Amino acid sequence: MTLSEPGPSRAPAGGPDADGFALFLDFDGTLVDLAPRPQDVVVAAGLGQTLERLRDRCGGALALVSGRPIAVLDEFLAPHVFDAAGLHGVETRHAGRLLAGAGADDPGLRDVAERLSAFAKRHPGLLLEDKGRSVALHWRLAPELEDEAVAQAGAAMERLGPGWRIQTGKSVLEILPAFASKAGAVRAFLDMDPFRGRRPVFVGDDVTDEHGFQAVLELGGLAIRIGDGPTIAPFRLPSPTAFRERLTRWAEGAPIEV
Ligand SMILES: O=P(O)(O)OC[C@H]1O[C@H](O[C@H]2O[C@H](CO)[C@@H](O)[C@H](O)[C@H]2O)[C@H](O)[C@@H](O)[C@@H]1O
Repeated sequence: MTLSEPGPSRAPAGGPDADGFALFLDFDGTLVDLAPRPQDVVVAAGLGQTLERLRDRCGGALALVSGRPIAVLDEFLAPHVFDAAGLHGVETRHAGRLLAGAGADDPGLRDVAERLSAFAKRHPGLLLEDKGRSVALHWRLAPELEDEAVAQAGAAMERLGPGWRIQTGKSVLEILPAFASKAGAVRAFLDMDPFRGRRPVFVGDDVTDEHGFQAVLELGGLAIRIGDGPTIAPFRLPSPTAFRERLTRWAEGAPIEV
């Protein structure tokens, strides 16, 4: 594996059969390449099958941990279904059961969503992604509007109060419940079988994934950053393509190592 500096060429592994590992995988920028708009993402042929095989190798301990709603992950990966945390940890689905995240259409967030949607419509290139319990304002197609978008979101936050926070990301900011984080999602899975007692591995590409890295590193796990950018992850792969190749090898029986 291509490594970031510093780091050994091979981290301690739990054995060639992947016993002992629990895998936590980000979606955008990690499993799939980034695209101009959220709806433009393309799932590589065979990715769902590869993830299923890898999940089997890990005794079922594989979860997606994403900023997307779980329902959207399901659409992209259909017919394959995985344990998942959505909306940066607002939602969790384990063994087919939604543990958190149902309902709760907050009137304050609805008001903010309407205002930011109207703002985005006045500025071609901005895009408001309304995810129900969070909203994301994207400027990938109009990078010159970043400052204005940030200012608008800041003003919106004043209407919402302390139960909410802003999560920044790649050409995007999101307003979501303050309690949610990928670290919390990882810890919640590790409290449940078959994740419990396993060594966690978190793979991600963005600022929100740093919370997941922190959680697994505190537990003696592995953190792998996809792409460039500052990170606390000791290991790095250059692209989602490189990671998908690695996933295929892991699924075929190669040791889970970095
Ligand atoms: O935690 P993730 O699974 O990585 O999700 C984070 C956000 O990803 C999506 O936005 C990003 O990907 C888009 C498609 O490639 C891209 O156009 C955008 O610029 C990126 O920020 C998604 O739209 C968000 O809802 C996720 O929170």
